[in-house]
Amino acid sequence: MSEPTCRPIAMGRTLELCLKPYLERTDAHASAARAVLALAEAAAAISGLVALGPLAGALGQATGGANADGDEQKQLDVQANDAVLAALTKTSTAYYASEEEDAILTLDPAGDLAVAVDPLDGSSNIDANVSIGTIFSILPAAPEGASASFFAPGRRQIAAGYVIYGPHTALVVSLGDGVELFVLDPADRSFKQARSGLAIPATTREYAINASNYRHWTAPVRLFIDDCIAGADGPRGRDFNMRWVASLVAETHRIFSRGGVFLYPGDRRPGYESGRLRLLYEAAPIAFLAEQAGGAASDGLQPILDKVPTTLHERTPLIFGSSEKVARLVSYHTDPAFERSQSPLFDQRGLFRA
Ligand SMILES: O=P(O)(O)OC[C@H]1O[C@](O)(COP(=O)(O)O)[C@@H](O)[C@@H]1O
Ligand SMILES: [Mg+2]
Ligand SMILES: [Mg+2]
Repeated sequence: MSEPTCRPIAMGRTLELCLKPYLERTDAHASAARAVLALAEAAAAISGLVALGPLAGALGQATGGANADGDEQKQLDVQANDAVLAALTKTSTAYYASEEEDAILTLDPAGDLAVAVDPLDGSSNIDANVSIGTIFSILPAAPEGASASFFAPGRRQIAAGYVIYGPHTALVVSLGDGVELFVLDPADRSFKQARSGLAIPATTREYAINASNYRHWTAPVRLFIDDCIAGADGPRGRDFNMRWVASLVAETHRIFSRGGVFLYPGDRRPGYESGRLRLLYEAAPIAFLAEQAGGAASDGLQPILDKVPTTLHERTPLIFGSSEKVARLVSYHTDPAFERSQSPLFDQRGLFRA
């Protein structure tokens, strides 16, 4: 597998220094850069809690409440949301949308940004000491108000990123000119640049999906995974590897490190017709980063960044990563010839073979 290509960088420059060209602008990019700094500050605080684990309290314990999507809220979900909200209050964020808030909050009515956040991604992994994260999407505040700001195509994002709380804490961010990687230096709790111009290799032999849902999948997804599992003995004629962490940030970080394709498709379980991931604060920011890194993101039929949410916590099927694999999966979903592959002459399909 080829190494991601990176532009040479001056190692260790602080996040603030790297954002300077944006901070000096006079448009919404300057506000977005300030919001990224604020989010990084919140992330450093969350990282401190995560590092303490059980010493910081029962972080993975249910609060007894549920978020608007019906997920049980964990202590850390709530604490992370509080930290992010407090940090954004000091920026020119007009509107705040969060997985952990039922409705949009208005912070600074004169602000020029709308920020959507998954404060704690991968909540089921909190107690397991497995990587978890924070995902954010920064949009311009629309003159029409809060709903119009968020119910817009993901392509309108000014910036997007995520923080992964893993063996080290890393921030991966884009303000629309490539993807940068920063690592939290525990010595001074500041994020320092580690890589620039992250690129997702165009092809891969690694896929990520929760295979326990196999029986619920639709035919195109089954076909793709069947072919991967058949490996060298199947129509693809080569072996594939599988990973599933159950933290979107961790899968994303791996894909940025060495390529891969991630799938959380819609399936036949009640409530999972559009999968599990939320368009506004999970799929859209990850899609923005993926495209910025030369990868792709689709719901199987259309690019994620072309989709317009109509509700705050709307779900979407998500396929993203190496562009060739995403294109292949889209063709499985959209090519009429696929229908033929459902016939008893199934093994004669040649169209989808590598
Ligand atoms: O448990 P499942 O169905 O495999 O779902 C795992 C997915 O759910 C998520 O945990 C959803 O995010 P939250 O933890 O923010 O609700 C993703 O990070 C992950 O990809
Ligand atoms: Mg999440
Ligand atoms: Mg979450």
